[in-house]
Amino acid sequence: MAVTPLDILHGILSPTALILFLVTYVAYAFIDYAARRRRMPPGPLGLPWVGNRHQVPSIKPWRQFAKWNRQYGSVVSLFLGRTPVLVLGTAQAAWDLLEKRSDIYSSRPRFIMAGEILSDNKRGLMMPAGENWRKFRKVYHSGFHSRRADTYRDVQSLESKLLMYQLLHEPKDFEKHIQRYAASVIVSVVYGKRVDSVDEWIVKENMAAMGYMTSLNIPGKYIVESWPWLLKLPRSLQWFRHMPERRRQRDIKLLTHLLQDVQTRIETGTCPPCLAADALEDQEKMGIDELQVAYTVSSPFGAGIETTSGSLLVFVQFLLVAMLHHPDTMRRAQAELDAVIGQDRMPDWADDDSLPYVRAVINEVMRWRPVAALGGAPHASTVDDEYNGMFIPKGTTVFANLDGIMRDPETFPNPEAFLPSRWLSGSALCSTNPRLQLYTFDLPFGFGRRICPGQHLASNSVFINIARMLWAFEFEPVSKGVLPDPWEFTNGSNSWPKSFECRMQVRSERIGECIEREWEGAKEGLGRWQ
Ligand code: HEM
Repeated sequence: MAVTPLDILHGILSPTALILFLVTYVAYAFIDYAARRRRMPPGPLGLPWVGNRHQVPSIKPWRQFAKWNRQYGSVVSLFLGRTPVLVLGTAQAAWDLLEKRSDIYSSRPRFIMAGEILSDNKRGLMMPAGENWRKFRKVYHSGFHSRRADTYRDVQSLESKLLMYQLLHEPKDFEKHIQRYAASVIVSVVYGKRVDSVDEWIVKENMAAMGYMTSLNIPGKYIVESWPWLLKLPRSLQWFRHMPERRRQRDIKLLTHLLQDVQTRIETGTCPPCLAADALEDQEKMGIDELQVAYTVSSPFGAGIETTSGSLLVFVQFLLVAMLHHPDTMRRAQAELDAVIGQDRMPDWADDDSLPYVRAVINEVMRWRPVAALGGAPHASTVDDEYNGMFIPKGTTVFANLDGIMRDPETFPNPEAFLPSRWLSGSALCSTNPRLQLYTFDLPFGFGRRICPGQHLASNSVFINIARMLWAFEFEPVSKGVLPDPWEFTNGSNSWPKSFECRMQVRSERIGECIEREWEGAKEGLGRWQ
């Protein structure tokens, strides 16, 4: 009897054939997954297609990452969908890959929704390595390299005097005042204009734009991140585009308006030196158009406000918790400040080298709870590589898990304890590594060519305010024995203490008078940034 096409179709669709096909497909997927995993660094076993996605918590994933580093070693691999991922759990592994091999580990993974669709690849933090990103870094290097950052010390000190005055009179609102400080410094150094409150529209609008951007970056939220082929559909069928593209128009309006305002003030001679003014001046030489300048200079809204205020809030929490376990921390820092500064002037920039214990407290705050817990943003590799006999494929997403790196007991013995003395030479806990000394510690700012370009500006803010707060105030819990939970931190990719209470009391009448005096003297200077 002749076999008709219908018979063949029947055969193909028969339950036995379908089961056979499914079994073969699943077996192939497992074999393919095992083959991809085999030569890569060790890590938790996942599943074909999804990889380890189901094992990575969407909230504070750095804690699970650190557990895997303890279990499998300093370099752990996993898969998010089909994307290979590395988690680096020690400073040495991060230096080896992200710094010594920075020519191949300095890109970023694809951010389809936030980077490509919303921002048209114009936001530097998410830009892949390449010509545009190099131009972005150039703007930041000339705007915030070490000596240039020091030219902003004046406005940072004036804003800090206002912060001390506010803490003296409204200590309960310390979180709000610290956030205001961080926002005003950023708006000043970027657009040459300060703000009195985080409620001013320039801060609110920019933070709203950042908030929307972060809401697009939630793993698993948008199917196109896993299935980029959806971008090949006709535009009108790409339903996920419509909202972010509308939002992009709003961002462009905001950012170009801010840049044009700077241009107008430059023309009338009323704009103090700032990043936007520098970038406008160099625009032609660098070959970047006005819209790219507008996007480039706006990065500190996402990268510099929460990180700076978050680090200062970690400091306050740190002191409260230290009171219970290491009550000598605050006293020792204050004894050093009293000996070097006295009570009739505030600590200033020139005092940094004379305050080693205060510097040690700062380093320990930044180590104990790094605000950029997952290393800020992941790096991505651009070619196949091998490390200690392990294969790392091109296109691997690399997390330098700062939260785990700072708690690596080989690098930081007794890592859970906050021991500023570990930073003092002569202490048994002090590392011999030249990168981990009192004045060289830069791990909180990331690695290699992607290292935070605002690190000098940020370090200056952190130093001046922590030194002055320690000099001026006693920090106590609001009721005896009631301490903030040192693990209660916000969930975003930058993580800082959830709202908590603290009693700040001025240490003496003389110090109180000095704060009032300094603030009176600062008003005129701040007026120039209004
Ligand atoms: C205490 C405060 C700060 C901390 C802890 C911090 C930390 C970081 C970290 C960990 C990264 C990622 C580095 C990497 O990929 O390896 C980063 C990137 C970045 N930071 Fe900061 N940062 C702070 C303040 C600032 C400030 C004040 C600015 C701007 C004035 C700034 C601008 C940037 C920019 C633009 C990037 C992206 C660089 C790139 O992708 O090439 N940051 N920061």
